[in-house]
Amino acid sequence: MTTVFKFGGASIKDADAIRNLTPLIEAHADRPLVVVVSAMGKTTNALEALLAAARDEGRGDDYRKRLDALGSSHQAIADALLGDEAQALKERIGNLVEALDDQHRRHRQGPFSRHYDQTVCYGELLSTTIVAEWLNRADVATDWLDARELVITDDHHQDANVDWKATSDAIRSQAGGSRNVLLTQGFIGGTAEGVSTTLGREGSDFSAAIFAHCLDAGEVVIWKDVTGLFNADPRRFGNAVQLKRLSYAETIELAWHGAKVIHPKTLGPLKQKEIPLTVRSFETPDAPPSTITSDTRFDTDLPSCILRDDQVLLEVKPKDFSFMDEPRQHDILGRLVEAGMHANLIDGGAMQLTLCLDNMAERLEPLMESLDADYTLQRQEGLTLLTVRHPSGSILERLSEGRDVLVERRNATTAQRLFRTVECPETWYIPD
Ligand SMILES: Nc1ncnc2c1ncn2[C@@H]1O[C@H](COP(=O)(O)OP(=O)(O)O)[C@@H](O)[C@H]1O
Ligand SMILES: N[C@@H](CC(=O)OP(=O)(O)O)C(=O)O
Repeated sequence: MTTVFKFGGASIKDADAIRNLTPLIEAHADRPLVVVVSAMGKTTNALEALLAAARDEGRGDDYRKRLDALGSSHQAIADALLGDEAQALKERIGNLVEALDDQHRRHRQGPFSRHYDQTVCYGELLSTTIVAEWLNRADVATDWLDARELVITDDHHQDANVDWKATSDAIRSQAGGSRNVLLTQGFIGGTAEGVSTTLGREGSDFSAAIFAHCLDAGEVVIWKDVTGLFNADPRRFGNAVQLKRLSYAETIELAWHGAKVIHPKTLGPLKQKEIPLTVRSFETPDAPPSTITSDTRFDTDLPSCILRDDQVLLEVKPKDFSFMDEPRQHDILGRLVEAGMHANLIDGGAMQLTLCLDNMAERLEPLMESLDADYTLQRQEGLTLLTVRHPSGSILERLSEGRDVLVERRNATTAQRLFRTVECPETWYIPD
């Protein structure tokens, strides 16, 4: 049975990191193995900044500097990995950077989302070119596959929808049979016409699930810089506890509310085929991981805490003092969907609808403009959304004590408070 590995940006951030993942792959190289890889480190952020510069005619120098920096940082990794034998790989990196430049020339006047996908996909194309070359030099026979020909999607750029039938056919025909490790890109796909698409930021986990689903894999392993899934981000909460066994359903709740460790879309395709998901550390691979299956017996009532920063609160009111009835809610949420935005919290009253949104300027501004024509809007920025799953006692109150709380929502299993970020501490502690 096939195993699917996923390595994110942190696990391939430099030459040492790439060297370190070789034994992890080697240990599984005797059986069918698909390895899904993201862009190196923060390359996708760098590509987004490059895109902004490319679309601004006045920033030609800045664009050129960023493009050169992208090429040289990847070539430096090739040098560090292959030394005197890096020339051919460096040429391929140079060709990819030239192709990226060409894509910018072709798309900079066109629609933003399409331009985004034609260019940001180069982060994964670059990283997988380097990692595949390194593995082959390290005697791990590896085939490089272009995910844009395998993960077939519609043309809903930046958040493309998978055509499961076409994807399954493509993956099964290209991935079956080879005894080599199959290495491909996360996050990216392509339309049936061959136009590049992306699956949404941090979507490489989802890519791993797509490959696993289509190949009826036996297991997906997501290699992270943490030993597994915790009941809060262990980098922010001093007393976070690892959850060793968890159900798909509970994991979806945590991911959907913003636990960054797993993309929420990952769980559905795995649940459908009952494929277990393991989250392991690439730094300490022998540490006990977290395993996610259908089994709900191990889901605990231990409170889990999730923080979402950089939130915007949007209060939408009818201009004519009328009710915020269902047709109006339908209209507002429809515009939200059109803008490609997701509400992290929705609350309402007789004459208002309150939305808590991620502060994504390129989507938020068009949404505001559209709503402003028909509604009265109030907007507040610089907010943090705290979500607590299984809130026991007064945990929500204690975590947000002394803060200026703007909205609160609660149901049987989940409680949320939105408050001003300025008052947030460096390290949080989950109260007993
Ligand atoms: N509940 C959680 N459990 C574990 N890690 C979490 C959790 N919430 C947030 N994180 C953060 O997720 C990070 C790993 O995810 P991410 O950086 O997206 O990995 P990658 O880019 O390698 O896919 C960890 O470094 C950790 O800070
Ligand atoms: N490189 C893409 C996709 C991704 O999932 O990355 P990572 O696995 O490093 O979170 C992004 O940064 O959004």
